[in-house]
Amino acid sequence: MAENDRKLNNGVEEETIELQKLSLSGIKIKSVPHLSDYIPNSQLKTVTNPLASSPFYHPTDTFYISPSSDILLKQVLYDLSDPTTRQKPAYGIAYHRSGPRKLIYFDPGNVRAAIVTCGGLCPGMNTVIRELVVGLSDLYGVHQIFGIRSGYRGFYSSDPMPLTPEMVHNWHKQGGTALETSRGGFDLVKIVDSIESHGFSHVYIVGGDGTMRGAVEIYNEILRRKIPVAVVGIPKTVDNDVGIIDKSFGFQTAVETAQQAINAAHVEAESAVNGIGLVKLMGRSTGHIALHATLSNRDVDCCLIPENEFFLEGKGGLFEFIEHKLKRNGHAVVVVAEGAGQDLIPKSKEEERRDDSGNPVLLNVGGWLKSELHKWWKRDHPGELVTVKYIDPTYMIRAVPANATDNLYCTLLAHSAIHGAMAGYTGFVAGQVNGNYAYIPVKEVAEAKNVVDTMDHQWAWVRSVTNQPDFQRA
Ligand SMILES: Nc1ncnc2c1ncn2[C@@H]1O[C@H](COP(=O)(O)OP(=O)(O)O)[C@@H](O)[C@H]1O
Ligand SMILES: O=P(O)(O)OC[C@H]1O[C@](O)(COP(=O)(O)O)[C@@H](O)[C@@H]1O
Ligand SMILES: [Mg+2]
Repeated sequence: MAENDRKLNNGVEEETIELQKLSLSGIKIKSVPHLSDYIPNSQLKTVTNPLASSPFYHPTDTFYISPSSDILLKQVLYDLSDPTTRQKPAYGIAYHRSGPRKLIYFDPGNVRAAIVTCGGLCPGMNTVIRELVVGLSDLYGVHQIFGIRSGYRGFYSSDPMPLTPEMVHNWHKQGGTALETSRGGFDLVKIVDSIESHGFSHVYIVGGDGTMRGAVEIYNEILRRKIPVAVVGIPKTVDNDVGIIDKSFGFQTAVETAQQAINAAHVEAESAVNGIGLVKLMGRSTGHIALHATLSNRDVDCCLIPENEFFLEGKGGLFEFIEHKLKRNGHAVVVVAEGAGQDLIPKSKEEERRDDSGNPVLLNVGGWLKSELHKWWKRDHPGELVTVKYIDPTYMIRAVPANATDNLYCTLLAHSAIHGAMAGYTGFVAGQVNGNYAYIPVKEVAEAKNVVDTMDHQWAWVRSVTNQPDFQRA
């Protein structure tokens, strides 16, 4: 009996060691830049993390995060010898785990921190600002904190706004960004000149994919000038189109807020003869909001996203499907992401507009679809009633305060960002990876796009919930 136990124990131990060997051999750790990479040691002073003497924390050795602690991007165990394994390149990638380090590379009394928000709104931007200010002040005793007004242009077009914990106390309860935001206005030299002349040592940049591309340039220029400034990105995107991270803050709030529009569309559709409820949701080039709102609602009959082209007429098209739904249920609810169907909408050259950041200004797929649905029904079912109620809650889903979950998420992101900057990391993004918090090189985040994988089970799930066609022409 004892012999068997030992064998069993030994067996488990051996297996564990094998697994460790397996995973370690294939793991690629993506390091983030550090000030010590380009500033001579003689000019960098390390000090003990002030959390060590904070009356609110009781740091033990395990409280601090070791610089060699990493987070796997994908936690999936697979058997390499199984030919059916769909091995993706992302498996085996790891990022530094975020959190307080024992030694920090800034004397908190000398830190001057700048915070800027760029791009479109997203629920939680004010929470991030609030938590950066309160976190810098309460955790590290940093008191020189400034807000940059109106996005990147604010670095050179207005004076920094001093921020205090008292001032930002209630900001997490408000939607939008109290610092204001804008598109365009990215002037690298002017921005970095301003960072240098104001003596900022931390620059916290809250924004989406465009903003992160700007942050890469700022980091590169700071590196070229060899100035000791930590450049930190906090990804913001209501569309959830930024890659690597699990999801963007504010995304869940947006999905939740979208339910009101879908529910209203459903009620309107149900209460009419041949009622069609049509809701347009944000998503310039990705359909995450539409997809998640559909999956969580269950009254949606069809979800149209930019990643899955659709067509209107003929076998397997949208009209055929809607007709079938109207015949069966008497009503239908359609959710369309704003970036869907752009190639189907007739447009003139002048309509191919771009915003100040260079993003394409989209045509109104909701308005177009409403009119096409009407025309089709009148043509194919003359004399029969139809009602199309179109709801466009676009700005309502992003101009709201973050919900409780997103507020907490924003707090953890802001604290991660602060710990990373204090530890001397730079050119990084604080983000959630696989449920943990990690530091990711900003260059990678700026390049990675998160699109809906229509070959994955999630899109199959949408199709099984709605029974909508795959819109592949026979
Ligand atoms: N490739 C780029 N290089 C430098 N700055 C950029 C780049 N793309 C966008 N920006 C700047 O980033 C800011 C926000 O970009 P935008 O695309 O509007 O929003 P988001 O960051 O939310 O995607 C703008 O000030 C814009 O000028
Ligand atoms: O009307 P605006 O403010 O330019 O923004 C519209 C766009 O902003 C978004 O909400 C998100 O854009 P960002 O890339 O700025 O996060 C898109 O869904 C939408 O197309
Ligand atoms: Mg963007």
